[in-house]
Amino acid sequence: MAVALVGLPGAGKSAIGRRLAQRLQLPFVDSDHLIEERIGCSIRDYFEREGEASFRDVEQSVIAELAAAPRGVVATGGGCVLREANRQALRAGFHVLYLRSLPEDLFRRLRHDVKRPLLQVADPLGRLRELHDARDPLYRETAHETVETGRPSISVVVNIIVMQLELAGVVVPPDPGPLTD
Ligand SMILES: Nc1ncnc2c1ncn2[C@@H]1O[C@H](COP(=O)(O)OP(=O)(O)OP(=O)(O)O)[C@@H](O)[C@H]1O
Ligand SMILES: O=C(O)C1=C[C@@H](O)[C@@H](O)[C@H](O)C1
Ligand SMILES: [Mg+2]
Repeated sequence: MAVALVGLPGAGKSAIGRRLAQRLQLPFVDSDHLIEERIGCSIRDYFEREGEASFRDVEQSVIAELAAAPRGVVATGGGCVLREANRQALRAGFHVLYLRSLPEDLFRRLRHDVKRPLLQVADPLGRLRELHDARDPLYRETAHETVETGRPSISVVVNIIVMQLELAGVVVPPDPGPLTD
């Protein structure tokens, strides 16, 4: 069983993915971290030096490798759905969940963040609104299910995901053992 998380920056792919993997006792992989290992610097520095198109090429090769041997819980980069090849590879290899938060909730979370290159602009909330409008259909197209992550806490979201995965038959609940009463 392999689960991939897609969604906008700050939707919780990394934070929720790590907790979900612990809960399901599965390995956790963050594709942004794999990319940083490969490029040997931070994504922010790479964006500045090489540009976004070059970053997207590295991202596509990492997604292709992960989807060729799907396992565990994978947190993807927020922009990976921009390429059709990534959308298809993720959907074919993983049970994909769209972690959906509204731009206003993301802005509240990320307003002091300096690591996300696409948000280092004069009007980050406006930028998040643009990203939401452009990408919401792509996340929906890629994902098998959507989970709202704007308001509930991380632990509530993890509980909801585990329930959804059990209902969808993607994870099997633990054996309750012999009944005693
Ligand atoms: N449901 C939530 N409730 C409260 N805080 C959250 C929630 N989800 C994420 N956060 C917090 O918001 C911040 C951003 O989350 P996270 O890094 O997991 O986003 P991401 O989706 O991985 O973003 P990116 O695409 O940029 O990697 C973190 O500090 C995280 O702890
Ligand atoms: O939303 C995006 O396009 C990005 C999100 C991050 O996860 C990183 O993959 C990178 O900063 C680009
Ligand atoms: Mg992340």
